[in-house]
Amino acid sequence: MHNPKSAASFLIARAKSLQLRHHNYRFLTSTSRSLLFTPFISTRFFSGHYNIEQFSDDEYDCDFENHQASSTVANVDEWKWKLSMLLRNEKDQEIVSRDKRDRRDYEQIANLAKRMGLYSELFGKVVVASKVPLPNYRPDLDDKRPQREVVIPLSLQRRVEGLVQEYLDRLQLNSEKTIDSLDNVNSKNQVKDIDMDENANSFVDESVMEKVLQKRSLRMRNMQRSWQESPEGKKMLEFRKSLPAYREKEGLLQAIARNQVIVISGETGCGKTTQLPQYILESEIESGRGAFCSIICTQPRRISAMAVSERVSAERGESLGETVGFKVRLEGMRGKNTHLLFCTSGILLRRLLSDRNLSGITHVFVDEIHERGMNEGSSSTSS
Ligand SMILES: Nc1ncnc2c1ncn2[C@@H]1O[C@H](COP(=O)(O)OP(=O)(O)OP(=O)(O)O)[C@@H](O)[C@H]1O
Repeated sequence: MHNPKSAASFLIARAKSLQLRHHNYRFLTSTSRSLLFTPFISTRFFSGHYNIEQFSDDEYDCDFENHQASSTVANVDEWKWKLSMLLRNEKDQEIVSRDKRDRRDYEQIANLAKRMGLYSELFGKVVVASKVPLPNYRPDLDDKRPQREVVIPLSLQRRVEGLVQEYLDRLQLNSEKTIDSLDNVNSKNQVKDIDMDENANSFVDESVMEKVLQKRSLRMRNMQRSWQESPEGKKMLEFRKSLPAYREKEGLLQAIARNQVIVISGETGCGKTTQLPQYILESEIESGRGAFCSIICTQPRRISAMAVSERVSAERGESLGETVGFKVRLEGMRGKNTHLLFCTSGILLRRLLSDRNLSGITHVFVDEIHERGMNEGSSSTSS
């Protein structure tokens, strides 16, 4: 009844079962040995050393005896080499493999990694060996989970950065104040030196404020540069450079630096309103004084104050109310970090009534002065 073919196939199957039994036998016998190895493995594992020279081939060979029937010695050998390279390589932190046979051999790879002081994990179909402990789940290796790239607008990113930094600055300011007040409480001559303490306090406050402003200025510079270097920023800069005002930029900045009052005239649409105040703001930020400057630019109408501030914010890659804001009667958008404010001339006039010196303001632009409304006339004579 036996044909030679089926006999041959039977023989092969038999040989396989023999082989299996052989492995099982060796596996069973080596179980007790693996117990003996346990302390050795632990010390290697927890010692944190990645000294591959400490592992002789014998040790690996010995471990290979524990493999299941499906293991491929060549594959594990390859992993031995890969893990050694990982240990040698200072830059790489992990090896990621999606190879099917690696999954099949995972237990051996994990064993090998552990003995070499490495960590390993099987994430679905992916084998990872790493120098650092691995989490239970890795979203980046989850093939079932759709990978979506979330692009945060640069303006939003900057706003978040700005808010976080402002919060940190305030924390620092508060902690320094607390230390200062504690020092005062501990002082033995508290009553006697009360006036001196007050002076010291205001001095400390000023110097702390100075530090905060310096920090903020650096941050403003970094943000400005990152916008100017971004593709959108470069595109915007190209447009701005095409305006006639750009050719006069350096001359204008010099004239402003040398004179207290200057009159600028230019054709319609050359960039007087949107560019000139911005040149000053940019140059102050670039020279690290951004947080110390405060520019006001008046507009004859509410609508133009709002529209221009929005345009200038967009040219700077920001949301309205960040570095650039506006203020008109009953409405406004400006924040603590607003350093260029577009407002109606009426708003400036009202401010002049209560503060003739415009304290804190570094530059005033009175735009559309040729319209010479009542407000423009009054504010230009006052400032
Ligand atoms: N909201 C906007 N959107 C797109 N481009 C704008 C916007 N506002 C201004 N521009 C562009 O910027 C250029 C400069 O405008 P800006 O208002 O600064 O000129 P101006 O010299 O003040 O003009 P005017 O004398 O009429 O006030 C304009 O030519 C226009 O091309």
